[in-house]
Amino acid sequence: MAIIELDNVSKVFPPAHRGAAPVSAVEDVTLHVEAGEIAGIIGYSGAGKSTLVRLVNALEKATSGTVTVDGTTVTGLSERRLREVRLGIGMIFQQFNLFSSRTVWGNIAYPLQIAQVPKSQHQKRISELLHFVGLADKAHSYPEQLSGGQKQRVGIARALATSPKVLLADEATSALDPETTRDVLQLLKKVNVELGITTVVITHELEVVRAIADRVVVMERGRVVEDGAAFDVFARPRHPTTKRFVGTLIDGVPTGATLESLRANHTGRLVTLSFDDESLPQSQAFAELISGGIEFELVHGGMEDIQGRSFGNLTLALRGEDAAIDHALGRLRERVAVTEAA
Ligand SMILES: Nc1ncnc2c1ncn2[C@@H]1O[C@H](COP(=O)(O)OP(=O)(O)OP(=O)(O)O)[C@@H](O)[C@H]1O
Repeated sequence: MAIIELDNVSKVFPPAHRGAAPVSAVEDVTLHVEAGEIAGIIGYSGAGKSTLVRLVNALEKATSGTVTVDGTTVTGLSERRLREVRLGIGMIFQQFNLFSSRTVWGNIAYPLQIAQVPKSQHQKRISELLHFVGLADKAHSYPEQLSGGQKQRVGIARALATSPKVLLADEATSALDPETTRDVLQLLKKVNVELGITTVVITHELEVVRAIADRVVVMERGRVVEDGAAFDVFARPRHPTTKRFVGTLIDGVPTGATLESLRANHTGRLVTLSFDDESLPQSQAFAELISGGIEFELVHGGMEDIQGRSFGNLTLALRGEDAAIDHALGRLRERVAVTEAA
């Protein structure tokens, strides 16, 4: 069941000044996020990702199309009703957006005050949240006394205070170092798995998506250009933009300077075998080469694991009789994708 539904949603911002063109930030996007999933929305700067999440929590009004969250169509709702809907949506930000004049406790109490949760319930709820995010000893610290990772943990606790069904994370780890990023992503995974909260992660870093997303949505110039299960998008990217993103993390079939350097450093025919969990296992592919009397050396590539499923591109330099190599490649082609460098 979809908990967030965008149907043919567009957002056009008026021209910044006279004579300027209107900005089409989101264009005809249809996207349904299933309850319980972590959807990663990735795109380069200006692709429309932030506008898209702002349409979900109705901080922006769609120019056309409909946005429905947990069964309530937010497009066209009064501000009073929108405030209620927003209580069911938690949000975390790149710059954390904590109140510097409030302690950690005070920051987490804020949404409870807004939601008019009786003060008698604050103590229990805030303690629970602080334990959940691993900051039980920081209740009385001020944001300036915390590291970036700790600040984001407070941001997450605050976003969870009113028990939302949906959590929106807009570049939530972009200001953090790689190790802290991993910790915060693990916490987001825990939020999803233990609390069952549907999570939408907006990022320009594929690493973030790879770490936690079940589903990957690629945006470019306001449009969704690719949308699929994380494994499929990583193992078989279709759109050029997706290929560019995936290529930054995962070795594909070598081209350009990489290919030139492989040629300069290795003799033999350069062949890339693309494995996934439905193809011939590597061991059998290598056995095929060995039984054909072909010598081989792994010169480029590697295997990846996405959600427990394995895939990757291995480039080999093959040496032996051409006829024997052709014969072996012919047999391999039946069960694994084979690309020979021209
Ligand atoms: N309030 C606004 N008024 C006018 N134009 C806007 C406004 N907000 C965003 N835009 C424009 O809409 C387009 C999409 O911006 P958006 O911030 O959604 O992209 P993004 O993918 O989140 O990029 P970034 O990561 O750089 O924020 C950009 O061209 C941006 O300049």
